[in-house]
Order: sequence, then structure tokens, then C-alpha cells
Amino acid sequence: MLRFENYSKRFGSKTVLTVPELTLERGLYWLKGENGSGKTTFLKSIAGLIPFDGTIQLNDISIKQQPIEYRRLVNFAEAEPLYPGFLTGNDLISFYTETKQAQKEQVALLIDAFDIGGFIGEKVGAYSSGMVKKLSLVLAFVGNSDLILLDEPFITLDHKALQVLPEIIDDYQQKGTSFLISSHQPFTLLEPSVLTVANKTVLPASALC
Ligand SMILES: Nc1ncnc2c1ncn2[C@@H]1O[C@H](COP(=O)(O)OP(=O)(O)OP(=O)(O)O)[C@@H](O)[C@H]1O
Repeated sequence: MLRFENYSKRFGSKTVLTVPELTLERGLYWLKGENGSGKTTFLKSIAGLIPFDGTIQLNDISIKQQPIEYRRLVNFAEAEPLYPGFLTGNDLISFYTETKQAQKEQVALLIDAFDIGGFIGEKVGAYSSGMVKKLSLVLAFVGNSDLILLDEPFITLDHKALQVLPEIIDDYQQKGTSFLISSHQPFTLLEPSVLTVANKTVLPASALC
């Protein structure tokens, strides 16, 4: 269960998002909203990457009071991931495998599913945007996170990866992982609950009726 109380995010003097109170039960959520509405800001706040006012708790664990414990539960894949160009994909995968205490078999399956084995020995600086995107998705699925945040996961992926990604999301969801996914493209096959980011707040679509 993900809970927000008196959440607000300012950049300088400008408040871009407020969520007075919101509880999200375990599940798969599609975060919808226009450009600049606040989807990435919301996801980055939940990932613990940017400061904010108020409270965010996952399973009663507070991002501010128990940051290490909280971060163990959450994985995040950025819309346009950036990694130090001198590292190889293997360097990053090894680091995530260790910090997320992931099983080597799980990692091997992900490398195979996203078909990245042919280039992860090379430095990330030489990757195309789609290759970086696939690597970032593999890293997001490494370990046993309670909540996976995917910011625009479908952009720049090739046809095969576009087919594989929903299957993996479905598989993880059935094992109990929750997802918050921002996307301008529908992914209705997975039957997500819709969250709308508009008017500087986040509301379940049902609340808008
Ligand atoms: N680092 C920053 N400094 C100042 N303002 C920012 C910063 N990051 C985001 N914003 C502002 O916060 C608001 C929300 O931006 P955000 O990136 O969260 O939108 P988004 O819904 O993800 O947009 P898109 O669909 O275009 O990716 C925008 O008004 C944006 O200008």
C-alpha cells in the first residue's frame, strides 16, 4: 500500500504538484497526464530522488524516516535514462544485482528476454537510445521490489521488446509487485487502474466522474 499525506512539490517558488491525501492499494496503475502535468515529478518523488514536502509511505515504511529500508522496496526506470558512459552494461547489472540481492538466474532471464546479451560488455556511451532503454528496464526488474516505477517505458523500444515488456510486467504483478507506469500510449491489455495527473494534483480516474 502506497500512501500520500500532504504531499507537495515546489521548484523554487512554483508549486507544481500537491496530493493532500491518496492511498493506492497493491496493483498496476497507469499514470496519465498532459506534457508538463507532473508525472515524472510524482514518480521521482516516490523513488526518493527529489525532495518534497509531506509524507510518502510504502507498506507503512516512510521514505523520510526509513530511507534505506524504503529504497530497498522500490525500483525506478527513468524516461530517458543516463548512465556514466565509461561503464559497461555488465558493470551496472553487477552493481544492481549486488545491491538488490538478486538471483543470478533472474538476471540471466531478463538479459535474455530483452535481448541485450550481445552488447552489455560494451561501454554505455556507445549505446543507442533504445539499447540504453532496454538496459534501464532490465535494471528496474532486477531483485524483488515491492513497487516498480516506469516512466514512459514504451518509448524507443523495438517491436520485440514492446511485446516482451507487458509480459514481464504481468508476470511480476502476478507475483505481487505493484507498478506505477507513466505513458502517453495506452497499454490496456494489462487492464491498469488509471491515475490522472491534472490541475496540479493526482486523482484516481474514478474520482473524476
Ligand atoms: N528541475 C526542474 N526545475 C523547475 N521546474 C521543473 C523541473 N522539473 C520539472 N519542472 C516543472 O514541473 C512541472 C511538471 O514536470 P514533469 O516533468 O513532472 O511533467 P511530465 O508530466 O512528466 O511531462 P512530460 O509528459 O512532458 O514528460 C512542469 O511545469 C515543469 O516545468
